[in-house]
Amino acid sequence: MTNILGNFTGRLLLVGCGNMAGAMLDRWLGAGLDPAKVAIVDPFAAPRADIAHFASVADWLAADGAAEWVMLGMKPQQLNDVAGELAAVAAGNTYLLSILAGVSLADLAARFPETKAQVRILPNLAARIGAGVSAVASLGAADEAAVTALLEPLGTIVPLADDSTMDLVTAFTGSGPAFVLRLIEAYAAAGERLGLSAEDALKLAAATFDGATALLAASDEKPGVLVSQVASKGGTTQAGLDVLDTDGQLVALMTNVLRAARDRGRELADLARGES
Ligand SMILES: NC(=O)C1=CN([C@@H]2O[C@H](COP(=O)(O)OP(=O)(O)OC[C@H]3O[C@@H](n4cnc5c(N)ncnc54)[C@H](O)[C@@H]3O)[C@@H](O)[C@H]2O)C=CC1
Ligand SMILES: O=C(O)[C@@H]1CCC=N1
Repeated sequence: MTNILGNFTGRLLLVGCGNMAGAMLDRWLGAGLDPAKVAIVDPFAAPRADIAHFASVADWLAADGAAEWVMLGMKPQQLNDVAGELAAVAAGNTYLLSILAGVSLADLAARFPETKAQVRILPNLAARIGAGVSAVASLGAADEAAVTALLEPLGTIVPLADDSTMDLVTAFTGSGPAFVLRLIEAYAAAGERLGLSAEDALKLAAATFDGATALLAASDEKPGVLVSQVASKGGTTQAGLDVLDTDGQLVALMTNVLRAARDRGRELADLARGES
């Protein structure tokens, strides 16, 4: 990994450092971020070597905590628990980053009106290996170069003009790895049901998904063209596709999956506002 964050200026406070924020932090440290510039507030996560750790924002403040960058990395439902104490911290010289599903830029601006900018980032867990996708939208005078430096070690960056589509993007790319992994599980389970050993089925399923996505990435063709290159007329693939393509059931299923995940984002925003 490059040393892109070796010269990162400013101190970073992570409020909540579980699966997602923890994966981001690992990448940032790997990209040269100085651990002495980082503090974590998390009442439950295990402390990390070399990083100051506090159970609450109040404890961090009592230890003279100060930060130019504050990232919300807990669950949206926990925003009410931390927002009061944080509002005083997230003031004039501070950039607010949020990875909270559902919580809009307008909500962040209402909660933290004094920050220089509110930046809504929607990463995904593949950031753990630098193969993630981060959608990003902001309000106010965001330091775009610094935000880009933070997002680059995570994988692909997709800037959005505003956050009006962020709930759908959250479902699409944020929840997406779970949906794709479930598809792989189902593929393996079907192989097992038809006679493969569990071990062979998972290995073959993972390699098949891997190869298919790599093929698409390396090709200028649309997926359908590659499908037709696999499916011989009257052959095995076409027999399977005839089932898969019946009545557009696969697209209908995926639409329902994404709609449910997208709409849950709106509910989470209500919970974060203390409205449900
Ligand atoms: N897991 C994922 O793939 C993605 C998660 N997100 C967002 O990331 C956020 C965190 O999700 P995960 O990492 O999956 O959850 P998680 O449960 O792994 O991490 C949440 C962390 O917040 C801590 N926490 C609980 N109460 C707290 C408090 N009062 N103050 C500070 N920290 C507190 C917990 O101890 C935990 O370590 C959520 O807002 C989610 O919407 C966004 C994109 C992808
Ligand atoms: O499941 C969730 O709510 C979070 C947001 C996207 C992925 N994980």
